Amino acid sequence: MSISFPLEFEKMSGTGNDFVIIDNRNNVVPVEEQSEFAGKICRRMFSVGADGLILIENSDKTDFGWSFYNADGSLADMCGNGARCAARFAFRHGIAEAKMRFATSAGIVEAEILDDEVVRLQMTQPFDFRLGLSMNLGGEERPVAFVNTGVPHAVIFVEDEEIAVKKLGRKVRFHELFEPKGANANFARILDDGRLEVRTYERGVEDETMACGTGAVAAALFATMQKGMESPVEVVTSGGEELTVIFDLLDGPVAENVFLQGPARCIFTGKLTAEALL
Ligand SMILES: N[C@@H](CCC[C@H](N)C(=O)O)C(=O)O
Repeated sequence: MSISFPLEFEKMSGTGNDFVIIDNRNNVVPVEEQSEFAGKICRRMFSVGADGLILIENSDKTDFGWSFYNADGSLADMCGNGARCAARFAFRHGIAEAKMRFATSAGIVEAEILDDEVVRLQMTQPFDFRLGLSMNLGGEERPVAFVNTGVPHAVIFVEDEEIAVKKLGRKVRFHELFEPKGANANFARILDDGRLEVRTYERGVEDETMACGTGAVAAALFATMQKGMESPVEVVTSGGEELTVIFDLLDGPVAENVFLQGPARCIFTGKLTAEALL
């Protein structure tokens, strides 16, 4: 690898979805090395460890651009929690003002730093709504809904508190219905206090993560369309933190003005050594 060390980075957490963030506007991690670098740096116990790598890039039309890599080194078009972390990083480092626009592979997103660590993100328009799907999960035929909220998401409503997210999630994530790209698998449960619990098995991490922003949005949309909930939907993540999803739902189905709001925290800053990539 041609990367020079030590290399400055930050570790951020968006409601428990954690990321390594690097300012790459000077091309410190060249594009041809990014995927392998992501896979190595995100490896828990052996390196920094994270659900994903975010590289902040230059952009002609917006405040900045980014490249987002999952922990396995695959590129993803969008990441709701990662985008909130990127916005806070950009604000703290003077790359953007409190209200900003940045370019992702899913389209341009807008973000606003509210107070302190809370970031509100305007998502790209959800598309490819698929209702009326079903699949056999654990011997039971269950209804499944699908939507792309920047990345593909399947949503399954459950009533049981204990659900084998890893086992069932894998089945959904690789199900033939979602070939060739697969889908993130979300298990959603309406709680007695009116909030929506969402647990997500993520593509590219290949495990349950502590939160998934685009998954929270997908589940909140279907909770409104199919389960009588209303915007704003308060989502409780696997890690126990809260995300708020705000949107206008129109017939079609079409969702407009979709916002994801919640904390994005800088956990630590550091310098990578070459040994972080072994
Ligand atoms: N955790 C993210 C989603 C990241 C991308 C996903 N793993 C995929 O490849 O589809 C979020 O907060 O939205």
